[in-house]
Amino acid sequence: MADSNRTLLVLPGDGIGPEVMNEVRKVIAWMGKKRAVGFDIKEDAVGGAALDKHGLPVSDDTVKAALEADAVLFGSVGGPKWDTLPFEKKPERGLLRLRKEMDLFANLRPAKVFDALVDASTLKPEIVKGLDIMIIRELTSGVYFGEPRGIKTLPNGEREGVDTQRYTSGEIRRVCAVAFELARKRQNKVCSAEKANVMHTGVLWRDEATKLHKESYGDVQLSHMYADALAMQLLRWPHQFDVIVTDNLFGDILSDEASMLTGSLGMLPSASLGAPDATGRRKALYEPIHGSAPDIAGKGIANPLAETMSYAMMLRYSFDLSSEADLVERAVENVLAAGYRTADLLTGGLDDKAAAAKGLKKVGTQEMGDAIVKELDRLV
Ligand SMILES: NC(=O)c1ccc[n+]([C@@H]2O[C@H](COP(=O)([O-])OP(=O)(O)OC[C@H]3O[C@@H](n4cnc5c(N)ncnc54)[C@H](O)[C@@H]3O)[C@@H](O)[C@H]2O)c1
Ligand SMILES: CC(C)[C@H](C(=O)O)[C@@H](O)C(=O)O
Ligand SMILES: [Mg+2]
Repeated sequence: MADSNRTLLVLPGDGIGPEVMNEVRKVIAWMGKKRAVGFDIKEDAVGGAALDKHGLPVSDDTVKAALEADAVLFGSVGGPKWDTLPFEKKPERGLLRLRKEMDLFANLRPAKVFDALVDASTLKPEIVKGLDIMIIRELTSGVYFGEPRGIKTLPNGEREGVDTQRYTSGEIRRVCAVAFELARKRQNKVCSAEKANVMHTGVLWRDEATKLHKESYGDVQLSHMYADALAMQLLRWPHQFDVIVTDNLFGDILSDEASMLTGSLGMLPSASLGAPDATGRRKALYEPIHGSAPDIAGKGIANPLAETMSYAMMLRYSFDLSSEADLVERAVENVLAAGYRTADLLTGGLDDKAAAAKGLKKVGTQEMGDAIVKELDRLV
């Protein structure tokens, strides 16, 4: 059932993006039919698909539609076909432009280990069991956007590449505030990660996080860690963390690392949020943290669960539909508990026979999507 009060822009993108999005469409349809949670849906091309269509990684019209929509559901962009294009034309620029123009400064990347997947992680079960952490990545500044940047040829004929890491105090404070607020609803603990030992932006980050903490969030436990040490601690004893807040580049890397605690990169959803306006509405884009996975694209084997759980985050954060979000997450949990596994969740190169002997069912993208819908039916 469509509900013109809720507008959604769907941008499937490239590679496995459209494949995993197709499975979420089934869940969207189910929600419309069974829970009257409908959307006015617009769909558009982004990334390589948009380049092929009109020569730009995202068009002005698409950006406008994203700014107007209540939420954007995004797949993934990029692929070898477009890798050699000039920098500003690369598919990834489409996503970066959306993040910047929508001012989506807070990127929430939860890494949760489902009981059924404890053995799917490459880490020992006792290290990952019950893990539930939230990485908050600053998303609209830092080295991704700092000026100057580019590649030039020096007088001696050598080429020089430049990227600039820059942060203002306001940019640091607003993302740290999101981390403190979220921590209050969780285990009340924030670890802020930077490299204050070697970077000016790290010194500023640590100062501002500390000041903001003193001013307004004294009830929340705050610790600081160098990002390299945090990368190590995340593998050594991840349970020490609750909320981690960090900059754009460190957050990108640490969240891919954290995904392997959960069993697969195909398990991590994300919410990219702007500041609330006067009516409390935030601009928002939801996407899995993984990319277009050219190595498996078109094979029908991608894991659709990160995209599915990104949709659940959208229900929770953009539409205040917590019980529907819980329902989707429970369906994911139950389907995994029932033994359904896409190939990425079968570690150690289990073949079909070995997986079956363990009670696991190796499934493709569509079968996983169908299993989710079937489980939703069973749950209500
Ligand atoms: N948000 C995005 O759109 C996004 C994010 C990351 C990378 N990218 C782009 O994607 C392209 C490929 O990058 P990459 O290979 O470094 O990263 P990737 O995330 O696409 O893939 C890394 C590895 O993880 C596997 N993988 C990722 N998602 C999976 C899923 N849902 N199910 C099963 N396996 C999955 C892939 O098969 C691959 O082996 C590049 O063009 C890159 O810029 C886009
Ligand atoms: C595709 C790319 C721009 C993106 C990033 O680096 O932010 C991706 O790696 C991510 O994690 O969303
Ligand atoms: Mg990334």
